[in-house]
Amino acid sequence: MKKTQSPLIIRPGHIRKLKSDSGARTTGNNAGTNRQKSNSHALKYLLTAAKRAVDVFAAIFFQQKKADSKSIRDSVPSNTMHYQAAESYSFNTSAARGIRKSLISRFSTYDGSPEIDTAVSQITLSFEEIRKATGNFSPANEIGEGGFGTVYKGRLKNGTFVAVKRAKKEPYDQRLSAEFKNEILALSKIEHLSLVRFYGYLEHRDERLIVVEYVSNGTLREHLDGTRGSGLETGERLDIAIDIAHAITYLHTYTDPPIIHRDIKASNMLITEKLRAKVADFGFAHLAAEDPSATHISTQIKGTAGYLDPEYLRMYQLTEKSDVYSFGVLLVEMVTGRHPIESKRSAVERVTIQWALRKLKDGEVVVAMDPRLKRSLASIQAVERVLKLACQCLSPSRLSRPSMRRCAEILWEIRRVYRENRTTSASTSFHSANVVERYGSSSRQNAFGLEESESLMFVSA
Ligand SMILES: Nc1ncnc2c1ncn2[C@@H]1O[C@H](COP(=O)(O)OP(=O)(O)OP(=O)(O)O)[C@@H](O)[C@H]1O
Repeated sequence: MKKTQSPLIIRPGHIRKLKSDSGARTTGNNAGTNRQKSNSHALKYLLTAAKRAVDVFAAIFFQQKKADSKSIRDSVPSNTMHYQAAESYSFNTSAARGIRKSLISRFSTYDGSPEIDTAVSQITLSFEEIRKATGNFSPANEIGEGGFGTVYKGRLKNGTFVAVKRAKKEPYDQRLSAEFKNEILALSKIEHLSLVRFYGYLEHRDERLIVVEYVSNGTLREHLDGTRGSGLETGERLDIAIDIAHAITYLHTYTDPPIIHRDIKASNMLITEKLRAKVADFGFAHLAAEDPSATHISTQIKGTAGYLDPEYLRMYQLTEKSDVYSFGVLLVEMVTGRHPIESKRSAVERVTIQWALRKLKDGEVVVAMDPRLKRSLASIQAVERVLKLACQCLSPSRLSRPSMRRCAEILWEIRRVYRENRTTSASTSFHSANVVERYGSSSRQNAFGLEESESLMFVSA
């Protein structure tokens, strides 16, 4: 007969019930001692229960942290914030403590405090429920495949769409297990509108699942490749770059301890229906050293070819500036539309950052610009300024690279000027269009890839 699973319900109510049950058994003169004994038994029980929760049973936590006043998130509307209003507790543990310990500290938060009833947002899911939500991990619900495993779209009983990352079943694969725990630990600490929200995790026998917010509009890479959407305009790309810069600033500055993402790349940037970005995939996230005076962490090389900080590659020393370097690569990718490594191109164009920055130096930004981008004075100037910022981020020495916060500030400024210039261009375009009418079709392109009308605008501006 098939054994039914009995998921451990990790709820404050459960903990309280266990304690009062044991207390009820004590009577008479020995009540105090017995109560102490019972309490110690209850505590032992709790610790065992917590241990089991991590190691054996399927338990999904839906957690929602209180709004963080330090959050620097932009006022971008989110499409999946169903649990935002509910109150709950955060893990709030240090990197040095393991997941198990963080779970125990989560329990102890409730120990004896009467206000635990307010923790209403915590929902427990069993493996069975996740199985149902994904249609038994049906291939029809597969939305992607990554180094960690397969990603499924799922719909919970309450209607919420989630992305379920199911680890490859490779027994005794320490690397994957470490990656899984790493991701959980990192995810449990974060809350930002531009970071994919962590809903919970499950570890049961050889199954390891991570449940996160489902982001419905594909990856940034897909949009740049034109396999999704109808092409991102300059303004939309600037919004996305700012979202990403905010999210990474949050990881570097406002989490405790700071988190270095280590895998900033276009395919890890998920896009919402409103064409805003959410940073995903914390499998490689490395929690920065707790010692605030430490300047770097010595670590194994991880990340994706084409985005890797050369200083990190050379010295094995990881700092927040490694993310800044990858962000520089990403900025170049966003304005050129090209992949970091274009293996089919000629040698001079193969490494996109080198090619694009050479174009910037030679005053040929317009040639480096993604052919899908509309050419105008405003967009060319914006792309030029983004490439200049990328150049700083890509500085060989990490000391010369700006912080992510500074990158965000520079991008805000670029976007502000772009919006202003765009308005000015719009008001002068009528004049330019009239001029073009006298000289021929406005769809002809000149040597710089500019439409004639736009080059006239460019010259006149
Ligand atoms: N939260 C999500 N919402 C919607 N789709 C997602 C989500 N997370 C991942 N995906 C989809 O699944 C794909 C695989 O994601 P995953 O994070 O596992 O791997 P990856 O980042 O593409 O690759 P790697 O793990 O090798 O870095 C993504 O490219 C994306 O299309």
